Amino acid sequence: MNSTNLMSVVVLISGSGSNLQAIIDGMQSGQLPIQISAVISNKADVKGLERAANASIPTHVINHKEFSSREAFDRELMATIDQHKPQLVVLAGFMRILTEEFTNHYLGRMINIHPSLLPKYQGLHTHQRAIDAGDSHHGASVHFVTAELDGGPVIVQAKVAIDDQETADTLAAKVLKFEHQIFPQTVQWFAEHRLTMEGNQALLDGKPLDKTGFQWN
Ligand SMILES: Nc1nc2c(c(=O)[nH]1)N[C@@H](CN(C=O)c1ccc(C(=O)N[C@@H](CCC(=O)O)C(=O)O)cc1)CN2
Ligand SMILES: NCC(=O)N[C@@H]1O[C@H](COP(=O)([O-])[O-])[C@@H](O)[C@H]1O
Repeated sequence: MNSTNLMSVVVLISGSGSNLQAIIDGMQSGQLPIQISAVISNKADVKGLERAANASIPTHVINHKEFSSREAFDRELMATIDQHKPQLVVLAGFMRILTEEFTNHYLGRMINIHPSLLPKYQGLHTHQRAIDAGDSHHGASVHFVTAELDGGPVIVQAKVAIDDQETADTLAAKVLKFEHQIFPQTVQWFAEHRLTMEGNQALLDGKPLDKTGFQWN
């Protein structure tokens, strides 16, 4: 915590940064007792970097293509993150699979937002996969990050109906609106010391959340 008792947060992005913006808005409104110490992107010239700059948040670009291995990229990323001494690392549309060394280093203090009702549809292209499967519902999950891709303990989920004429784009837009609610809420719970991870279990106020987490209606 810094002198004004705000939780230091570092946010990792790869693109638009609308989830980053939702967290920035919560910080600026006073709803979230946090200070975003840095935003780090693996891609240059993305809108998320503009959003950070507009909020006077320091930014870094660490291009994964400039490293000889995933491990080398992750080590540079860790060194940059740790300069800011965050209590929480937030993956907000960060599109790189992280090594076990990296995820272990931040275990219990790194969260990700994933556009599916985990454990369904880990990985990419989740909206189209849900439509192709004929699912009646889809949604988003916030989870602690572990070495298992999108397999960490789920904290909170939001569910949306899949309509008859749904496309991946329309479904993504519906889900994104709920992402912008459940992600800041998760950050707030963590900043208020209400959210913890024990073993492979997320706890809210000391009570274990079930495998689908807190259901956001
Ligand atoms: N070890 C972990 N790493 C990451 C996790 C995690 O839970 N454990 N969450 C992801 C976020 N994510 C989905 O929510 C995700 C991100 C990226 C990929 C992926 O396949 N990336 C490819 C490149 C894809 C691209 O550049 O478009 C890759 O890294 O080779 C899958 C899921 C963040 N990391
Ligand atoms: N596998 C990770 C993944 O697909 N994450 C998804 O990327 C989008 C980022 O949007 P944003 O940059 O506007 O926050 C969000 O929908 C998030 O769930």
